[in-house]
Amino acid sequence: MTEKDKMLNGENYNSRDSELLRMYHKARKLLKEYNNLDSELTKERDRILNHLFEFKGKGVWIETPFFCDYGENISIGENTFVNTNCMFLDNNKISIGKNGLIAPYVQIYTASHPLKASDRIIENRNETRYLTSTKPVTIGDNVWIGGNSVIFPGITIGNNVTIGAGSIVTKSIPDNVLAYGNPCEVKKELK
Ligand SMILES: CC(=O)SCCNC(=O)CCNC(=O)[C@H](O)C(C)(C)COP(=O)(O)OP(=O)(O)OC[C@H]1O[C@@H](n2cnc3c(N)ncnc32)[C@H](O)[C@@H]1OP(=O)(O)O
Repeated sequence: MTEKDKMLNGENYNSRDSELLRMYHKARKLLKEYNNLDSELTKERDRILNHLFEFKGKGVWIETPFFCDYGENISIGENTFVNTNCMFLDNNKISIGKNGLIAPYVQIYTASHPLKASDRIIENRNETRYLTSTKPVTIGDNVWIGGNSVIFPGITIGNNVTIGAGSIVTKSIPDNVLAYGNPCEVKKELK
């Protein structure tokens, strides 16, 4: 099993593996190009995002600067808008549905590390490295995520959800609700 397979399977893996580093550098090049493009160059922006992401629906707009680890684990449904300075750490799949609104500085994390330093840090004669494991993040259709929110590994957010600004989403959120806070909790149903 490759380190990439382990990464996508949620097992501990070495993020400095050569295949993963190649993916990382490819994404860095595409992001550098994307983040420096003039906003009216829409065809060029689409070309880069189609190359970067696993899937991008029609009408997706990603403000710059945008940051991600690999890009190839990200799917974004049609008409979803991602505002400036978002960070999607796609060490596992990040799937966002259609008609989403993602406010500035939203961070979506799929990666985590062992809690105990002695489990986290692997030292040998040649190098010191860290163990990482991942879980996917799934966000439904018609979801608005307020600015500065952080979505944790393994979270599912349902359809037609609003997440208030500054939320730390540590547990999954069902369909049709308003939720906010640290930790993020359901405040009311939106029927
Ligand atoms: C795609 C884009 O770029 S969007 C642009 C970026 N904009 C944003 O990120 C704004 C996000 N909006 C919010 O967070 C809003 O507060 C919402 C949508 C969650 C709620 O709005 P409203 O329903 O109008 O809530 P309202 O202002 O009446 O507040 C109700 C209560 O919840 C509290 N509250 C509201 N939002 C939050 C929040 N994000 N975190 C903590 N508490 C909150 C209020 O302080 C208030 O408390 P009180 O009853 O003790 O006085």
